[in-house]
Amino acid sequence: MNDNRVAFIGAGNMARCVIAAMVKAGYPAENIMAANRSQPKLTELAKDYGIATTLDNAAAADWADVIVLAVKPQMMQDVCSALLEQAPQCQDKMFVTLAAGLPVAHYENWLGNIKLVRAMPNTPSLVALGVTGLFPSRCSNYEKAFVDHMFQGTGMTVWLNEEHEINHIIAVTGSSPAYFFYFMQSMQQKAEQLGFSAEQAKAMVAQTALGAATMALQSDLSFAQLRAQVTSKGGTTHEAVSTFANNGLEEMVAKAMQAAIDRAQAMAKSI
Ligand SMILES: NC(=O)C1=CN([C@@H]2O[C@H](COP(=O)(O)OP(=O)(O)OC[C@H]3O[C@@H](n4cnc5c(N)ncnc54)[C@H](O)[C@@H]3O)[C@@H](O)[C@H]2O)C=CC1
Ligand SMILES: O=C(O)[C@@H]1CCC=N1
Repeated sequence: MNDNRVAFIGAGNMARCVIAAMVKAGYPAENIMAANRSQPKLTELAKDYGIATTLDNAAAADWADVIVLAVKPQMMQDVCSALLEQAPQCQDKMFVTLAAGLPVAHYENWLGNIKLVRAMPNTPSLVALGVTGLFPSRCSNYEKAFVDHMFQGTGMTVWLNEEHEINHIIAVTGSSPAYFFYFMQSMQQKAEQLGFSAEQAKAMVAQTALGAATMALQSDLSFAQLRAQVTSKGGTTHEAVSTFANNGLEEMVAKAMQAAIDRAQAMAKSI
């Protein structure tokens, strides 16, 4: 499977995370290419992962067996239209798109009835602890197996049966690293107000988050049960957690996740 040539169109944050995951998992760097409209990110990728790079999207598409569309959703139509014009044979190749919010029907309007997987990875893929949601359209079992193989190094893959579930994955895993970073940022701010240095505060908060996540992954206990283990009756944790609860944490989280889903649905209509 490592024989397929994979070209990334767009070499930003997410392309970098997936390329890193692929190379670290043993995918040959000589079979990966990244195209971008400007040079600096390409230079970094070539230096860090030994992959080929180009400023020419059509040349990358011509070279590839599998084309990964990794530009922002707002750029996608222009990028697809230019590919069809400058590399028309790309229509017969396998496509993977990382973009949020754009349904398969949009790509079919822009590129024809292509073989496509909508993939929704997240940035912890960079350290092989990501989650990638995958939804296939017009793909053979081999093509699905290849895409699964491609994303294995990102961490966990989750295949979806219904396209709308991609928007749910965005809320649960695609966007959610930012929720945890925001929570940790808030904790760091308070720790600094308490007198810890920025460096110490960041390290302590991140280590605690890592420890809590590792415990949850290794335990059969629910999140609520693990929380109860920390919470002594009449103690400090109870006061802190009650403060979150009394200020509507659960409702706020549900609202925020729904807002991510609503935005993905609105993007489909606006592009
Ligand atoms: N950042 C994240 O956590 C996630 C992002 N995504 C999706 O991944 C896609 C990329 O997002 P990011 O990497 O965060 O954005 P980004 O802005 O970091 O990367 C996009 C790259 O595309 C390049 N680009 C723009 N127009 C181009 C063109 N015409 N030809 C070639 N390259 C072009 C830009 O120079 C930039 O390097 C988006 O569609 C987003 O919805 C999906 C999951 C998670
Ligand atoms: O914020 C966004 O739209 C992208 C999709 C999921 C994470 N980042």
